[in-house]
Amino acid sequence: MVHRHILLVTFPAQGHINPCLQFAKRLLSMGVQVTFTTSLSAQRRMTAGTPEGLKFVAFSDDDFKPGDDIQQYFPLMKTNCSQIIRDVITTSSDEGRPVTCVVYTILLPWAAAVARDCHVPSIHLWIQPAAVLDIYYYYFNGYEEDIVKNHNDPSWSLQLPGLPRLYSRDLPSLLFPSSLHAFTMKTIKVLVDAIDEESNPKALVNTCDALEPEALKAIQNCNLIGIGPLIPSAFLDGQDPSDTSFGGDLFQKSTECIEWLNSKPQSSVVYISFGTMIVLPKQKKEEIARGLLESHRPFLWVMVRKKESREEEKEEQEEERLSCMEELEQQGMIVPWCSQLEVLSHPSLGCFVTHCGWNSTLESLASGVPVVAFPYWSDQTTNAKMLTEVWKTGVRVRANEEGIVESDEVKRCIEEVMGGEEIGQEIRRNAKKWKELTREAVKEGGSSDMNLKAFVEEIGVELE
Ligand SMILES: O=c1ccn([C@@H]2O[C@H](COP(=O)(O)OP(=O)(O)O[C@H]3O[C@H](CO)[C@@H](O)[C@H](O)[C@H]3O)[C@@H](O)[C@H]2O)c(=O)[nH]1
Repeated sequence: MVHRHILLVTFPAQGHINPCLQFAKRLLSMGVQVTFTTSLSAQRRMTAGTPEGLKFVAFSDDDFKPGDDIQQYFPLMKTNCSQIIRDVITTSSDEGRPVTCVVYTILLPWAAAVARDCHVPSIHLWIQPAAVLDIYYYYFNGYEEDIVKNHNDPSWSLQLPGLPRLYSRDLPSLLFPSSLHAFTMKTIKVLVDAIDEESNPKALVNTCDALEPEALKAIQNCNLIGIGPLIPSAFLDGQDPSDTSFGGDLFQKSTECIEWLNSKPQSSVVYISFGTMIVLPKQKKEEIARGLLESHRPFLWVMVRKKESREEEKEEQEEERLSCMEELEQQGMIVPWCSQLEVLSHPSLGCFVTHCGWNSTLESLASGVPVVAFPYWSDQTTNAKMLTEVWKTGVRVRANEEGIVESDEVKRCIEEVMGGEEIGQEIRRNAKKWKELTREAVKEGGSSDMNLKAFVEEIGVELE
């Protein structure tokens, strides 16, 4: 009998957990046993029912308290998560259901060494576009000095293999020494070193051949395998209509927003979300709010809120209250969290003002929704470049000299995307095209479907 058991190791953030849960569900549907590892704090917060058949084993992060320096999280996670990987491998082997492959995601590159130590093969699941992995690869292979020297010059650009010409504003912000999160580049360096050192390096990527045909081949000798988009089936190929959510929401979602969308005309609503990590300063939110009011269009705005547990947090939130809140609530709806995929596939949706997190980017493409690209940090700047200049499903906001996107600019971009001019029509045509192409990739016989099946074939072992 051929036995397959994947241990999937994930950083505890929503944008990481979602694609990993979807990956796990696909594997389960193919008869693969899957054990899912993320942190205890994340596991406790998962509100919806988690996928059937999936075994969860959490590593403790109880010693990390809200407000602690995030840099302290990484060594703690490495120690506790490594131990869990070893424990799962040992226990599963004792039970006669051995782990046959460890799959690990971004920020956890040491998982490969732990697996190697336990004599189990491993593979990286890259949950951002192939283009971003390429950029990191070339940064550590000859381009670091050039990028660090020139990144403050907006007119400077570089041409990397397989990628469009990139200006400094298109590069992932983690490359710049001024980035608050530049320390995470250490984890990316480990990944890039592994690509350089291994004889036959490969990685699974949450993308598809149609979206990134060149970027998937841009690192010589490294096989990047597109297996995405990792999105619940009901919103993609439709083969499993009961698969309507990722199954691991860390926030309570509003359901009344769907009723509210039902009451709006077709393609009329602007949806705004900045994902789960960005906390926009009040001034930036005020500008967006005024841009929305001036556009006179109905909107649904996700503002992820902190828990109202402590008095000072309540006060903080009062201070954060926008000056035009009453007008906003008359024209649109503000919710703390929603089912984004349900919203994006709703007929009344007209455009998505997005921070261009990779999941939101893929979800916009798979839903055929045009975007106003409003990137903030990390890979989002590169994703915005791809959305607006390669796939051409939207326009990108321009900030003023202080880095603020003014209300007029917000309004201009929304009008360009939703209006009747030729540019808006072309954007909407392109969005439709990518909706078809991304769905094709995961259908039976599509490129991502075939790639995933080939990977599953490789990880089996014969059991008596
Ligand atoms: O109200 C909401 C808002 C978001 N989502 C979901 O939450 C996920 C958000 O993921 P993403 O769009 O990637 O944003 P972040 O949470 O900000 O993701 C982080 O992780 C991503 C993957 O590494 C990176 O691409 C981003 O830059 C990084 O900020 C998506 O699946 C959304 O559908 C909801 O379900 N409801």
